[in-house]
Amino acid sequence: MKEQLYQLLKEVCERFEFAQREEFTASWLAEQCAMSRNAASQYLNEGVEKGEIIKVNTRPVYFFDAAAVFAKCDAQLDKLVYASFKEFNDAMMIDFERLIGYKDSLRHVVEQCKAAITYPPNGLPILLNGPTGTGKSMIASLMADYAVCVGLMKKSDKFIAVNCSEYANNPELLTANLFGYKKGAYTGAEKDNQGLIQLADGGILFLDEVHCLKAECQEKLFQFMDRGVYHMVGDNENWYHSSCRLVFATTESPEDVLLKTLLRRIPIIVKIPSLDERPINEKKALVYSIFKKESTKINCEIAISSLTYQVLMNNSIPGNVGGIKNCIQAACANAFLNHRMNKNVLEIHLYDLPDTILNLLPTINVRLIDQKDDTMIFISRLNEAKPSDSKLIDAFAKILDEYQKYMKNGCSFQELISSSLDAINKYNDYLMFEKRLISNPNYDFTRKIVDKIFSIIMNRYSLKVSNNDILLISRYVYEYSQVKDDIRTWIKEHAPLIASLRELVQQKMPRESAIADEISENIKLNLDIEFDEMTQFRLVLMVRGFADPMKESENTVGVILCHGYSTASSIAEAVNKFLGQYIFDAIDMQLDVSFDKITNQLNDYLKKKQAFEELVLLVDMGSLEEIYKGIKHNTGCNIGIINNVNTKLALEIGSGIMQGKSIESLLEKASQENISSYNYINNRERNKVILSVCATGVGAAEKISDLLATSLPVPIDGEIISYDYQTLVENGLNDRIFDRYNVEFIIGTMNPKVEGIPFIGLEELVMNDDLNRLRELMRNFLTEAQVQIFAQNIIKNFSLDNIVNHLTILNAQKVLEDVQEVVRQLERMLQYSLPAAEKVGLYVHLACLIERLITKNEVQLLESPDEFIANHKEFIEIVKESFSVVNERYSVEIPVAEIIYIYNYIQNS
Ligand SMILES: Nc1ncnc2c1ncn2[C@@H]1O[C@H](COP(=O)(O)OP(=O)(O)OP(=O)(O)O)[C@@H](O)[C@H]1O
Repeated sequence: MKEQLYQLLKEVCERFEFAQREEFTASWLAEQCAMSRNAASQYLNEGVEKGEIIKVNTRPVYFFDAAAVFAKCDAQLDKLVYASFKEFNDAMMIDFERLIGYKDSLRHVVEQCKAAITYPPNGLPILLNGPTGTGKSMIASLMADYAVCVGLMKKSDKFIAVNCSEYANNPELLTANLFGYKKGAYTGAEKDNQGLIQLADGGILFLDEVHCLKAECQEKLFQFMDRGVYHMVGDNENWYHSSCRLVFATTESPEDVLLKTLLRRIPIIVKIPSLDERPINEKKALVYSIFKKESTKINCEIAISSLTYQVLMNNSIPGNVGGIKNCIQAACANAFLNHRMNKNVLEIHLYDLPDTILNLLPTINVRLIDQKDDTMIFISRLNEAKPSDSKLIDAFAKILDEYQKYMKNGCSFQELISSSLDAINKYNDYLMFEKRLISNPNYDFTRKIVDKIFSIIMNRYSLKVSNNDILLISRYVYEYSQVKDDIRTWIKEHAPLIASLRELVQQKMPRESAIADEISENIKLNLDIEFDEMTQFRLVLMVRGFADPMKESENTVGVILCHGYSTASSIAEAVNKFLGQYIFDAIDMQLDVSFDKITNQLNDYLKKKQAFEELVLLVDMGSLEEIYKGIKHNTGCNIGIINNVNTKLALEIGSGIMQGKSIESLLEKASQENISSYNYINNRERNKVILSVCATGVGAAEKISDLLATSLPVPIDGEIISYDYQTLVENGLNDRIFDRYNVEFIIGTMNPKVEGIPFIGLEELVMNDDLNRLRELMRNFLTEAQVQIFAQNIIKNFSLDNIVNHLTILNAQKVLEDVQEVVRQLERMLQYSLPAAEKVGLYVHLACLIERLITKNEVQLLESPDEFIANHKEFIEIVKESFSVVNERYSVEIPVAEIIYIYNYIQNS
């Protein structure tokens, strides 16, 4: 009786969705099995206790067969009794939640998939790209579940997966299967046959291993992607329509294996990380989940030897998630077949692993193996919370130890600083080299904000911070946000000691402490992370590193040269102190010194310097011409000399140097305002460069540089340099970059308007609508044919997400959503659908536009807009209405000049 009841429950579970249906109640089941409701209820509850049946404790109570639930929704539930259906549904994880890592390493992947599937009216084509076994097929099928869940697809709409590699030798068959064929289309085609594109109408067609798709088939696919219609094989007259969404996948690098024409039509390309690139906790969760499923399948506990577990965790198992899953399933099957069961626990040992893995062992250097300690671990233990990261606490503890030593006069302040730096550097090494880099939008966002904060603050104090530093700090901030609670507890325990260390540091390094405070205030403001006092100390040490004399890191050497035993030194000291930075060295000369001796002294000094590009010499008197001639170190470096130096003049020049101004223009201005004359000798050969800029920071500018560099078809005779936008705006042509290089043109998201230097906007480049202009700008680097390839490569390499993510200080995801909303509205109101590639161009343009409007940098009109306003009233209204979401959110209004731009863009598309 009991068995019959269980069997029936299993069958109904396999037949129906798990909803509130009477088939799942004790009364219905009892009636079918001709038993009393009480008995059925008792048996069902026994099943719950044995872990075989799930119970939803509502009125009436519902029961489900646990194995059927696991099989059907590929989920694993941590408990079997639920208070409500909502709780049960949440636990079943209906769509992307089933992906382990969906909140972490796959968070961005999931967001991209959701965006692609929801994009109206029929989603955007999307390409999933990642090594074998990383979950591409699973993600594609979850996209379908998600679409059903949010009401974009009906339950009856199909998800159809086609593996193109299976048709590698018969491309015609794939074409016929995809598009359908008419009777007689080829030998054997005995009747009309609908294609998979038709069958997937309203649903999703998933083309796996799409790189195996032959060119003929791709042609037909383009037609379909562009217009939503296609011809069946054997019928070139009638058009057929399908509104299926397209999802592609490939394990290969898309740029290398897919036709560019296909890539152009896929606006969203998603990179799926390999298992080795994901955080170790995710691997742990995956291993646990796979074992848990096996345990449910065989209905018994599983215990795994610690050695086997180490092998699984510490080695790179080929085939990523799929590979590790196969490996675990094979190990369970081996153990099961060999009846390795101990008190209803299936024991897995190293020798149960498949040979393919065991064969790898000697070559893959298994660490952590202690044969004697091969204890068995119950798999439920694998799910336990991880211990917090204590490495940072170790570093802080080391610093406090040193501080205690300092207090007891056991070491000097300098020694305290240097051992603190050692401890911090050790932690930095751990962060950068040992801890896996988790690339996810949270981290990317943190990095963007940190970049911005440091750009502003470092600019203000004229400190130099390298990209590596930014990367390190971003990692630190990100990791810190994960462990801050543990740190706080530790800090509390050591509060008095830490407070006195802070006092000491503030007293000894007031400037660095103030800058560090400013950094942490901004981090708090923008990232909502409050640093503790030890981290504050860490920042002070870091700022101290940035404050190294500029002359060492910069390419300009400043020297003050005066008669008198300390005239030069006094001026230099006063100016350096005043500017808060070491700008000038001083050479003091005896009053009656000969000219030769002066130049000898100067040359001796220059000999000791590292390579530099520019020398600024401030002298009290003497012939500029003769001093220049006396300098031996003059090959390849520009030399500026000005006389009649005094503190005011040195201060003017020093602060100009700090602001990155051109030395020649500085000297010219100073000579006009003082009774000085100057000489500037240009010895350096100036290389040609392209400058990339972005108002939101150098990080975004570097993304643009990367895009250009990777798109160049041949190496060019010149450099692409990422440069600070604000400095360019402030200095214009007087910026030092123009002394050092021949700047051919500037590319960026906003025009810094440097007189005489052409500018091209990023969106113009990506939209690629004016090849002539690009040709003109690149004329000194590329031939006409090469420019064409360059332009195509830019489109190919451009990733919307990547760039927009660096564009604005605003939340890029939000900006993208708003931009999509604007375009959606525009298309709806204009009753016009933009082609996919053009749409991407418009997205970038609008993202840049929002940034422009916020920073009040809108485009200027060359002609009066009156005629346009008179002739396009309706269009202007439509654009304004489409922009209402942007107007509200960012409190900006779209000006006519921008509307004209959008008009022309849509006209051209
Ligand atoms: N993040 C994940 N969470 C849970 N299971 C996963 C995850 N990623 C992959 N899997 C599981 O790993 C196995 C392999 O995944 P899948 O077949 O989707 O990979 P794939 O990238 O399509 O592989 P291939 O390129 O070889 O076709 C599947 O059983 C899938 O359910």
